Amino acid sequence: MIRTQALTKDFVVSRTRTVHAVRGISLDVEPGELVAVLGPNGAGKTTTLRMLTTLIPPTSGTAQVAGYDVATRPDRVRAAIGYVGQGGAGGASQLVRDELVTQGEIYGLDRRTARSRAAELVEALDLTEQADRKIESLSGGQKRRLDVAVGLVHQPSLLFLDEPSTGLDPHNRANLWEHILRMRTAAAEPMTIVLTTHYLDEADTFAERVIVVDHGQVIADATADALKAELAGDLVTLGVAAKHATALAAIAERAPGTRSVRVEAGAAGGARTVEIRTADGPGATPELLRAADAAGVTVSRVDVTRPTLDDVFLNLTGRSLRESSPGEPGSPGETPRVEPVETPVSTGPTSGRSNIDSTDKKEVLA
Ligand SMILES: Nc1ncnc2c1ncn2[C@@H]1O[C@H](COP(=O)(O)OP(=O)(O)OP(=O)(O)O)[C@@H](O)[C@H]1O
Repeated sequence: MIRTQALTKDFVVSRTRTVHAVRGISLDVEPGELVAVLGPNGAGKTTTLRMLTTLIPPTSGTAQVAGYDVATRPDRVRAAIGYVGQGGAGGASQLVRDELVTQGEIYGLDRRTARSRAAELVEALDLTEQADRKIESLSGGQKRRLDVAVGLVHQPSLLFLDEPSTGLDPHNRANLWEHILRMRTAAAEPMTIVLTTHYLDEADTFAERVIVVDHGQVIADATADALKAELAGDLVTLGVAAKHATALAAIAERAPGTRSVRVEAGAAGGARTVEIRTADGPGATPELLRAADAAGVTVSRVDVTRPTLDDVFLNLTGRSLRESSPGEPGSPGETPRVEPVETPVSTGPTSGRSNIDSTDKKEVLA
């Protein structure tokens, strides 16, 4: 469904400054996959999505989306995909239902079909009560559901979602996901979904595959479970008296599956904790305790935690993704954000609400 080869994007900001936003991304996404692209602020996620949705041209490399080259057949790509950008439906005085009908017509549906599709989407995305209200009166969660409805108006086989749930409270996030997942399987062939998110739990729970991007490059690409098992491992924390910490650390070093061992000061004076990264925490712990017992080492506390995707990122980069969550600028992964210097390529059917304003609509409809 998506195949990119060494895709790059440079933004020339001034005569002396070029931002290398994407530095050679090659990836394949198969039909029906639900893929999350994770990375800190400024990693190049949105820029990649904007290239794949034909909103900006790549600097070099190639990308095939839904069977068409983004550079040579952007019209075909746009007809096949849905795109829900970050901007959202802010301030529009259009009624919800009218907006869906207009978007349907932009995609070439006749008025009657556009109306019936709008009615379907209003119901499917739980917007019945809001259908005849102005968009500007909707709550954040309702607006995001409308954004998704707009992205789906022409029944695309591939949907791009750029940070769909950013800014929503946990209840609204869960609700939006419920709708996305329902819409995904509503079609005869499961829709392919590629999304960017800052929410690690979201990527972990819903995505079948996680692509980790940093500094414009893919640094890991696998299922969340595989990433966690291969790149982080479980954390076994054992409490022990200070005099036994070295002996326990040595036992842990020798245990099968151990990847690293660290001795830290414990909560109580004189106590230590031995932190063991291991492939299989629950499996390794009984043997560790037996070996400790046999060596006369008393373990006072045992804790086993499964890794998170943040542990994966930390392992890969030495930085935490959590430090660069939305609303926390100045994170280690952030590169200076500058005003856009490039106008998106010409308009045409694309369902990104944030990328198609009323002027664009008129041009498309004309
Ligand atoms: N139009 C532009 N002109 C100049 N630089 C840009 C432009 N768009 C993006 N950049 C820069 O390219 C880099 C990648 O930005 P991008 O928006 O793709 O990151 P991101 O991973 O989506 O970040 P976030 O999670 O904050 O949305 C950043 O340094 C950004 O400032």
